[in-house]
Amino acid sequence: MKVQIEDKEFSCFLEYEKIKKRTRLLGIQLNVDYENRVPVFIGVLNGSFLFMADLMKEVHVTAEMSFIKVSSYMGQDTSSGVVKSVIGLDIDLKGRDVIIVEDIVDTGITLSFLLDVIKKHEPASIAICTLLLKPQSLQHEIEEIAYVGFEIPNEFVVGYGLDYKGLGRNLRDIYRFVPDPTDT
Ligand SMILES: O=P(O)(O)OC[C@H]1O[C@H](OP(=O)(O)OP(=O)(O)O)[C@H](O)[C@@H]1O
Ligand SMILES: Nc1nc2[nH]cnc2c(=O)[nH]1
Repeated sequence: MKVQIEDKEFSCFLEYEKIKKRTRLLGIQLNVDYENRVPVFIGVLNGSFLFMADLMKEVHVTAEMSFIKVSSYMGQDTSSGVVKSVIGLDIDLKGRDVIIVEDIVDTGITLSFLLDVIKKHEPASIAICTLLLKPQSLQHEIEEIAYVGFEIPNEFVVGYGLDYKGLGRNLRDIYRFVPDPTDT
């Protein structure tokens, strides 16, 4: 199946049923690993909202949940020009077992920034649970990536929380961009 979003066409890549099955397995793994602990799950908005909701239904250990947002804007006083900040980190994480929930890890830039921020709060442990990982695109070694739904090729994907130009987050399945072979 294909979908058109603005100027681009996407073809179906991961059906929701497959995502659900994999999410169930991730939940089982988390239930074993965090038995007798009370972890804090932190979903990274916007993209993680659907995955976080489905994942939490599979997690049966006592847990806290929260959401944060990493915002990027153009600063005038940095060499790269891009400044990131974290919004909504309002739980005391000192001594806690933190699990960051992401929809996708691509270059790893967002996560490595976020890890630096969260480590300053001195949690007991930090693990990352991401639905999608693009191993060929990673620019940072991130040893905290412990739970991965699917490793995917270096292609732009949309749906199930992920957007293209702000659209497509509400698609039930995940789609990938199919470049037009006639485009140069
Ligand atoms: O590994 P990276 O290359 O840093 O990319 C991954 C980040 O990109 C997406 O967020 P985005 O900044 O697009 O915001 P959104 O979640 O609101 O769509 C995604 O949710 C990750 O947080
Ligand atoms: N929608 C979307 N956002 C991303 N952020 C980093 N990689 C991606 C991707 O493939 N799709």
